[in-house]
Amino acid sequence: MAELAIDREFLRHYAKLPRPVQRAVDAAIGKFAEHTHAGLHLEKLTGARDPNVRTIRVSDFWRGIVVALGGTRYLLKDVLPHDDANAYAVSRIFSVNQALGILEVRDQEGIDEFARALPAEPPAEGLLDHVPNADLRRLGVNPVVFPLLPRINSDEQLESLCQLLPEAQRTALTGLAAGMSPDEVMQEVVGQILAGEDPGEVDTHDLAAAARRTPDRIAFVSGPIELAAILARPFDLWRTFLHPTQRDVAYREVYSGPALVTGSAGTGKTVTGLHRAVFLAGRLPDDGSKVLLTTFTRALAEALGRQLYRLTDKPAVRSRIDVISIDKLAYEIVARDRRKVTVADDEVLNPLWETAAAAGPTYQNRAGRVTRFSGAFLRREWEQVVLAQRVTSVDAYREAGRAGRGAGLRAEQRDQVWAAIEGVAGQLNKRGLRTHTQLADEAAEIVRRSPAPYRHVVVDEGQDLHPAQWRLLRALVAPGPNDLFLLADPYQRIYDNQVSLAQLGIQVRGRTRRLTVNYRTTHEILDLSVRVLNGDPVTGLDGEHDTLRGYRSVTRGGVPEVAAHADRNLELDALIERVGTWLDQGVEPHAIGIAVRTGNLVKTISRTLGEAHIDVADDRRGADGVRVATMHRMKGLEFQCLAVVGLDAGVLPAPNAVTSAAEDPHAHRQDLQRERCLLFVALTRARDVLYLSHSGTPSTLLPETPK
Ligand SMILES: Nc1ncnc2c1ncn2[C@@H]1O[C@H](COP(=O)(O)OP(=O)(O)OP(=O)(O)O)[C@@H](O)[C@H]1O
Repeated sequence: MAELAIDREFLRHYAKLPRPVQRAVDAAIGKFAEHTHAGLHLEKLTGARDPNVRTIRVSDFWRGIVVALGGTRYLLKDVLPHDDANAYAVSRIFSVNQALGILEVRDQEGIDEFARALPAEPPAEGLLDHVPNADLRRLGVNPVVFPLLPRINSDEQLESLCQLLPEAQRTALTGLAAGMSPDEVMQEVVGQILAGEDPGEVDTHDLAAAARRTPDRIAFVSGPIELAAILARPFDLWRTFLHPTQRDVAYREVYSGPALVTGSAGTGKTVTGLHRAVFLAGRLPDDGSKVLLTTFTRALAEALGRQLYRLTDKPAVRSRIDVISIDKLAYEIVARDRRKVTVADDEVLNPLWETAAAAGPTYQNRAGRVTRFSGAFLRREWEQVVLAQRVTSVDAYREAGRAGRGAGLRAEQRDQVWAAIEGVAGQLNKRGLRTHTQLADEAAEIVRRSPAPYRHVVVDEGQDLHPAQWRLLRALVAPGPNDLFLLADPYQRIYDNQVSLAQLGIQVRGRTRRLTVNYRTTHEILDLSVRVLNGDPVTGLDGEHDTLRGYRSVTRGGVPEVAAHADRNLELDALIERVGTWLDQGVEPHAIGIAVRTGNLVKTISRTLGEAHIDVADDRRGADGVRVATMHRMKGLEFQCLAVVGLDAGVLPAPNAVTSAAEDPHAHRQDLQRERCLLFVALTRARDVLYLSHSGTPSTLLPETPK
């Protein structure tokens, strides 16, 4: 069988093809890959500038671009409409960058045309006259462009040339033109393109070796099974690739202690974390030690497990990574220790807190009225102050810090609040019930009694973890090199937990890295999403203000549509029509998501879709289909087409999730910010298409969209 490598461009275009065309591509590749004389199926085009570039017929309208890498090794470069494919195949030349050793492609036809369009007479002063050819060569600029450079004297001309060249050469030439020294450019190119790896001696004739040195764009497929698995879920294909910055972060040999990777939505934190887990597991000594890969919820942990499965096919590596949500892990540790554990869910907890509030403490609000503390307030006080700081007595509670909890409490109020909290905690205890936070606390205590069970711990979605969960994570791995690898985005904090890692004994100073390129969402969708966050600074887990500086998308697409409707029925009709159109266009049902603010709307929409004979995903029944979920449950997921609906004034911000400004202006601001983050999380789940709608007055959190 032919040995196949897949290029990122191929995957990107393949993922967007209608399903029947995808099937035709699968068939063409399958036949080609299995054939012992693979070359027979490939067509060389007359006039092609590069003899290694071939095309393969997919259908009357589509052709694949294949590059012969030597022997029976081939690169699936792209799949394009027939005419575009032919134009591509005759114009491009693949070569090995003599300095970096990576496989590159340039538009040679474009370069020839560019050369013809330049004025015949060289200008008095060229833009790059100050750079000797030896330096250009050292930076990997291909000698074919050397004769053109003295004839370029404007940024526009250089820009036109650069568009025809591979990324590394573009970076080098634009850096030099901007006045950087060759050494500075070298650092940038090596840092960005190679992530600091030295290719050593480069054989510029060995295309296959060069392809293997280009892991951010090209992946070799181990065999037909892996190929079929990749093509079956084109939506997930990107996970195989890392940008050099991500690679640098994920494959660093040693972090001397806990490392924190931040980056806003879609910057590849999860992917980077997965690669790190695989990297660490692959280097474990043969003594039964393990890596823990954990995240916020069970659904996210399951998604991580599936991605891990796709990332590595080595059973020895897979079996040494435990993938489990932090709640489940805490539960299992406690259950192993004392067998019977019953978790208190909201159905049990909410009435307890409401009863405690109804009988409980009062305070005078800013308008001078005497008001009761709400059940939600008491519950948060318990979780955010009492459990967070492990407060166990009224004396300790009187002294406890309440930073971030809004207006202060007087001494007698603290005593009353404590009495209410103690009452609820006592009832839970009597009934043998535990919350997940309590279980995390207890699990940390249990783990501390024995040697730490993990060699390395990788944590995704860290921004929403509770201090008790952090204490558990700290206890699960002995302090030392490569102990904790943490991934978090403070802009996606959608629960109440405000944590300072340093205060929990997790020092990340000097070991934080930020990812800035969003690979999921188009520029247009990202622009709208970022405008939802009103620019207020947020504090990260390291206690520093986070920033969105440099946060950007690499793809372009359509402008998100916002549809206004007179009432909910009309809004739902329009939604059904929209989802139907996506399905007709060949979008897979599981690649369509619908996010809403409330559980009730989830039910209504699921029912309405069912009535329209559209399958809805149901994890409990294991049913595949369109995913309808609350914005909270959308965290960590992504969809090719996403609808975020029910964005009405009375629904978002959710009235019961926001403290009134009269009660506590500080808490009010915090709550509003959380609702903004929630909408941000929801919108950034979209890859290509985002559709928004509301009935009646739109939510105040919805930014204006360009007409
Ligand atoms: N270097 C890359 N090249 C192309 N696609 C990438 C790259 N890195 C990540 N992606 C893709 O971008 C999308 C987002 O990645 P990922 O889920 O890891 O981001 P994230 O930072 O964890 O996002 P979020 O915080 O929003 O959940 C995924 O589809 C992923 O496969």
